[in-house]
Amino acid sequence: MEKLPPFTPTSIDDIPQIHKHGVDKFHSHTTRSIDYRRKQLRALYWGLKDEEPALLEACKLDLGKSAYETYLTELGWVLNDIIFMSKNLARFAKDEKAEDISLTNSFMKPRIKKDPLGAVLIIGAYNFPLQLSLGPLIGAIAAGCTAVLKPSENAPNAARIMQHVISHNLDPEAYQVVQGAVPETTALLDCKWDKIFYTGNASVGKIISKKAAETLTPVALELGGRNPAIITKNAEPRLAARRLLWAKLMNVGQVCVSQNYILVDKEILPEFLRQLELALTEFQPKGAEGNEDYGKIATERQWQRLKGMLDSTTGKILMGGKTVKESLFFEPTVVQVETPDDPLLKDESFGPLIPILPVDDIEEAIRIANRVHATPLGLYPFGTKTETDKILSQTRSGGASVNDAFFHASIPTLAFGGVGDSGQGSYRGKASFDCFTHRRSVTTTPSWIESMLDVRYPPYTPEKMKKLRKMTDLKPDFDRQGRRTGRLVWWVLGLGGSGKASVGARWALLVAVAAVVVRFLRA
Ligand SMILES: NC(=O)c1ccc[n+]([C@@H]2O[C@H](COP(=O)([O-])OP(=O)(O)OC[C@H]3O[C@@H](n4cnc5c(N)ncnc54)[C@H](O)[C@@H]3O)[C@@H](O)[C@H]2O)c1
Ligand SMILES: CC1=C(/C=C/C(C)=C/C=C/C(C)=C/C=C/C=C(C)/C=C/C=C(C)/C=C/C=C(\C)C=O)C(C)(C)CCC1
Repeated sequence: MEKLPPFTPTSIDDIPQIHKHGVDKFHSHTTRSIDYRRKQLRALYWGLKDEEPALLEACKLDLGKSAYETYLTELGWVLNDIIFMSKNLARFAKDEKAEDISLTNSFMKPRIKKDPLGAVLIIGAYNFPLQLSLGPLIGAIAAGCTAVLKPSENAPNAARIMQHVISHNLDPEAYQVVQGAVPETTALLDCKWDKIFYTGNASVGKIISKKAAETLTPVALELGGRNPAIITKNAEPRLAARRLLWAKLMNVGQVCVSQNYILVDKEILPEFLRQLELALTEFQPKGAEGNEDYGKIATERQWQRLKGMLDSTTGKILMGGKTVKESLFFEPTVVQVETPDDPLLKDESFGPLIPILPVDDIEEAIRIANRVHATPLGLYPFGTKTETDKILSQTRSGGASVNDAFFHASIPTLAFGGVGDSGQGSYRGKASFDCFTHRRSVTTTPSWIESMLDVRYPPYTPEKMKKLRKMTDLKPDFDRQGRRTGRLVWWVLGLGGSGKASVGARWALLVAVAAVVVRFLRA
C-alpha cells in the first residue's frame, strides 16, 4: 500500500477548475452514451478489484474494520452493485411509455425520457467510506452524469485509495475526486452543481441544503436518526437480543441505521437482558477488547463525544462501559435508563451504546418513539404481527425491519433513504439510477392531427367550447355527498365481478357458454 499516494487535500484554488471540467465534459455529451457509461462502470469494477487488498487495509487503518466486514458491507457490496447496474443499465435508461394517457392524447406518443441531471457533487461520510461514496457514484455514472466525489477526510486511507482507483481507471475529465474537509467542501459548495448528494450528520445537512437553495440546486440528503427498537411482551427475547446486538457490534455501532435505543416491555425485560448478556458472550467470547473483528471509533473527536454521552447518562450501566482513549476503544455498553429525556435517547450515539428504557405497554412505546424522534431513519419493532403492524401504522421512519435490526438496509437493491429530517431522496438498485436522472416528459405531435387540434386556437367560440368539453371532460363517479355513483351499471357490465381479471374471466365464460348453447340449438 505504501506505493499509493498519501492523503493530500486538494488545493482550494483548483476547485473552480475541477468543477468547470465536469460541467464542460457533461456538455460534450460523451457521458450520455449507454456504451460509455457501461464502460466506465466496468472499468471501476476492475479498478476496485485490483486494489482489493489496499481497500481492505485502508478500512482496517481508518476504522479498525475487519476484512470480513469491509467485504460484506463495503467492497463486495459495491462490486455487486456495479455488476447489477451494468446488467440493468439499458433497461433503466430506456424510454418509458407514459401512463394514464387518454386516447386523444395518446396520438402525441407521450413518453418519459431518462435524462442525466448533469454535473453532480457527491459528499461521502466516514463510517462506510467505500459504500457511501462509491454507491452514489455508481448511480451518477449509470445516469450519464459527470461527478466530483468528495470522500470523508475522517477515513483518509479509504479516501486516497478511492482517488487512486478513480483517477487511474475512469475518464479523468468526467469523474474527479476532491480531497479535504470543511474548507474544500465549502469551496465545492460555492460552485453551481446540477445535484448535490450528501451523506452525513443533519447539522451539515442544513448547511448543504441552505447553500444549494441559493441556486435552486436539488439535493439528496442521507442523514442520521434516533432509531428506536421496540420489544413487546410477546417478542422472542433471544432473537431480538441477537439481532439488535449484531447491529451495534457492526462497525462499532457507527451505522446510521442501527437502533439508537431500545424500548422493552417491562414484562419481558429480565429475559431480554439475560439473552443480551448471553449473545454478547457468544459473539465475543473473549470480550470486545483485542477482538480482531471489533473495530474502533473513527476519530478522537467522535470518541470524546461518545464518552461525554456515557458520562452524562443518569442510567445504570448493566454491561460493558470500558473505554480506552489511546486506542479509541469503546466497549459495547448496555445502559438501563429511566426516562426518554436521558441524553442517550435524546442524541444519536452513532456508537456502541445500547440504552434500554422499560415501558408499560406498546402504547407507551409508540408515544415515546414518536416523541423522541418523529421521523427517524429506521425503526425496528419486535412482536406478533398484530403488534408490529400497529407499531408501523402509528409511527414514521425512512425504512423499517420487522423482527430484525436494519435488515431492510442490508438489501442492496432496495431503495434506501430517510424521511423528514432523517433525509430526502433515496438510492441503491434502480433508485440510484433514478436519483441522478430527470424523467423528461416528451411528446411528438403528428402533422396530420392539425385539423382535430383546431379547438386550441383563437378565436375562442361557443362551438369550439362545446367541442372542447366533449373531447376533454371526464364524468364524475361520485355525487355531491361524495358517494360513488354508477356502480350498478358497472356491476351489470362486469357481470358482478370486479377487477380486470375477474370481469374478463366472467365474460369469457359467458361467451363460451353462449357458443355451446347456440351449437346445441342448431344441432
Ligand atoms: N443516511 C445515511 O445513509 C447515513 C450514512 C452514514 C452516516 N449518516 C449519518 O451521518 C452522521 C455521521 O457522519 P458525519 O457527518 O459525522 O460524517 P463525516 O465527518 O464523514 O462528515 C460527512 C461529510 O460532511 C463533510 N463536512 C463536514 N463538515 C462540513 C461543513 N461544515 N460543510 C460542508 N461539508 C462538511 C465532511 O467533509 C464529510 O465529507 C450520523 O448522524 C449518521 O447517522 C447517515
Ligand atoms: C440463501 C438461503 C436462504 C437465505 C439466506 C439469507 C436470507 C441470508 C442472509 C444473510 C444476511 C442477512 C447477511 C447480512 C448482510 C448484511 C449486510 C450486507 C449489511 C450491510 C450494512 C450496510 C450496507 C450498512 C449501511 C449503513 C449505512 C447506509 C449508514 O451508516 C434461506 C435460509 C432462506 C433458504 C436457504 C438458502
